[in-house]
Amino acid sequence: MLPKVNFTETEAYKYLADHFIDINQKSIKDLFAEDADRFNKFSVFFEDILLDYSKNRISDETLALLIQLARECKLDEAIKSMYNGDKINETEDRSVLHIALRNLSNTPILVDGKDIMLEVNAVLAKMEKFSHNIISGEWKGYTGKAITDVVNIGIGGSDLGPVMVTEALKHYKNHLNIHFVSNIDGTHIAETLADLNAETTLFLVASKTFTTQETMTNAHSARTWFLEKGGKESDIAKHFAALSTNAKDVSAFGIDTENMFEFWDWVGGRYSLWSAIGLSISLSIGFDNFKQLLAGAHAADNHFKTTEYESNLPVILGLLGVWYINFYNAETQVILPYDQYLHRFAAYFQQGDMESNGKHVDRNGNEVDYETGPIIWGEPGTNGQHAFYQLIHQGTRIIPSDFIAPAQSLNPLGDHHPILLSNFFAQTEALMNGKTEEEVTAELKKEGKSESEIKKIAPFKVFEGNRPTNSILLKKVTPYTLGSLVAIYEHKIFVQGIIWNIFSFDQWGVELGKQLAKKILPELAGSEKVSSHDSSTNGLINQYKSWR
Ligand SMILES: O=P(O)(O)OC[C@H]1O[C@](O)(CO)[C@@H](O)[C@@H]1O
Repeated sequence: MLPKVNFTETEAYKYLADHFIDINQKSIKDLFAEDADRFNKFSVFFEDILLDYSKNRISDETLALLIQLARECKLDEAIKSMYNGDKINETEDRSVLHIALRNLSNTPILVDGKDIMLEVNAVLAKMEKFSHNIISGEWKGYTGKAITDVVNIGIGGSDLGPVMVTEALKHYKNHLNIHFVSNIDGTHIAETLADLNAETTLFLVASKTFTTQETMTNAHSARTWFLEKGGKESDIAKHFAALSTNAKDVSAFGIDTENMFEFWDWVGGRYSLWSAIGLSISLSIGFDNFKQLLAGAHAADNHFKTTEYESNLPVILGLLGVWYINFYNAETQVILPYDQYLHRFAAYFQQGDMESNGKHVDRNGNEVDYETGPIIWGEPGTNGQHAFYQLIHQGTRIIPSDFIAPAQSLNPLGDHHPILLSNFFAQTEALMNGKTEEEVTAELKKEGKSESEIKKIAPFKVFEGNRPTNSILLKKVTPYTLGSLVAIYEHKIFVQGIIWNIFSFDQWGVELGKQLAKKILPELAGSEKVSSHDSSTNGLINQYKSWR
C-alpha cells in the first residue's frame, strides 16, 4: 500500500506557499548574483550524466522545503514499496516492477512469495538466443533465406519505447532493417509492407494484452499479406513471434508459443521497453547492447533507491516539476534534446508521463483540488528554436524546459557539434537573462536608429528572461547512458505521482473512447442513417456514410 498524504495539507506545503511570495521577488539572475557557488550547489552528477538545475527559480530554502515535502509525503516508504514488489498499482491489484526487468544484480524480488528474477532471466536468455539466431542469419525464412527486415506491430507502450530507443541507438545498429507499425490507419501497414519481401521478413506482434484492436487488426493484415505472398500456415512459425503476457490468445492467433516472449502483469505498458517488448531493440543493436541499456537503467534504479534526496536526480527533477506546476501554475513541461538520435524522446515521455500522471482522483478516491501531471511536449533542438521557442522566450506562459545534450557527438562532422552545443548553452542563458529595455535601447542606438524608431520598436525586442531550465549534459549517447536517462525520467514521474497522491500505474482514461469506438463500428456498416448519438456525432457519421 502506498502512503496517502494530501500534500497541500503538509507543513512543507504551507511553508512553500509563504516562501513562494519571497522568492518570486527575485529573478534567477539575481540569485546567481547573490551566490558565486550557485552552479556547484545546484548541479549533480550521476556517472556520466550532469544535471545542472541552477537556472531555476529556487534557493537553498526552496530545495530544503521541497525535500521536506517529499519526506512528509513519505516518498521513502513509497520507493521501498515499489522495490519490494508491493501491489502499488492498487486499482489493478498489481505490483510495479519494471526495476526487476533490469535488475542485473539478481537480488531476489518476490511477487506473491515467488522470486520473479528466475522468469525474468529465462526470458532474457531466450531473447539473447533468438537475437543471435536472427542477426547471424542462422534463422531461416520459409524459402531458406536469412531475415533482413523486422516489423514490430504494437501501439502505445508496445511501440513508443522500441521506436524511441532504436532511433536513439541507431549508431549501434546492425544490418537488420527495423520497421514499426502502430496506427490502425491501413496506410501505416500498407506503406510498410510495400517494400518488404515475405521470405525475409519477421513480424513481432507486440501486445501486453494481445487484445488491442489496432495491433490485432494490423497483425491479421500482416498474416494475410504473408499468406498471399506465398507463405503457408505451416511457415508462420518462421515469420511471426509474439511479445505478450497472454499465451492463450497468442496460440489462438496461430503463433507457436515457442516463439512467444513472455512478460508479466507487473510490467506497465509504458514501462515495458525493458521486457520482451524490447526484442526489436535487441534485434536492432544486438543483445549485448540491449543488456547495456538494462545495466544503465539498473544503475539509475540503485541511484534512485539509495541516494539522499539532495543528490538524487529523479527526486530533484520531480520536485522541481511540482514547484512549477503547483506554485507557478505551469501547465506544460518541454523536453528539448540537442541530439538528432533522441528525436522521439519527448514523444516517448508524452505517454510515459501523461498516461501515468494525467489523473484527477487521488489515492483515496477523491477529486483533487490541485494540478497534477503536466502536458509534455518537445522536439529536438535546434529545430524547435526555429519553430516554437518564440513562445518559450516571449510568450505569456511559464514553460519549465529540460535541455538535454551529449558532449561527444557520434557523428563528429566538421564543426556541427560545437555549433549545436553553442545553441544548447546559449538558449538556457538567454532564457534566464533575457534582455532589458536598456540593453535593447543601447543595441538599437549602436545600429544608428533614431530616438523615435527606438521607442517604437524597443518593447518588442525586450526579453523578460527568468524562464526556468534544467540542463542535462551527457558524456555521450550510449546504450548505457540512454538506459540511465530513461530510468531517471521514469522515476521522476513516480516521485510526482507520490507527491500528488495519485495512482501513476493505471490508465483508465483511455478506456471510454475505446468502448465507444467498438459501439460505433457496427453502425458504420450499411447505408441507413444513424440517429442514436448526439446531433454532432450523428451528423458526422452520416456525412461519412454519404461520402465514402
Ligand atoms: O500492449 P497492449 O496491451 O497492446 O497495449 C498497448 C497500449 O494501450 C494502452 O493500454 C493504452 O491504450 C497503453 O497503456 C498500452 O501501452
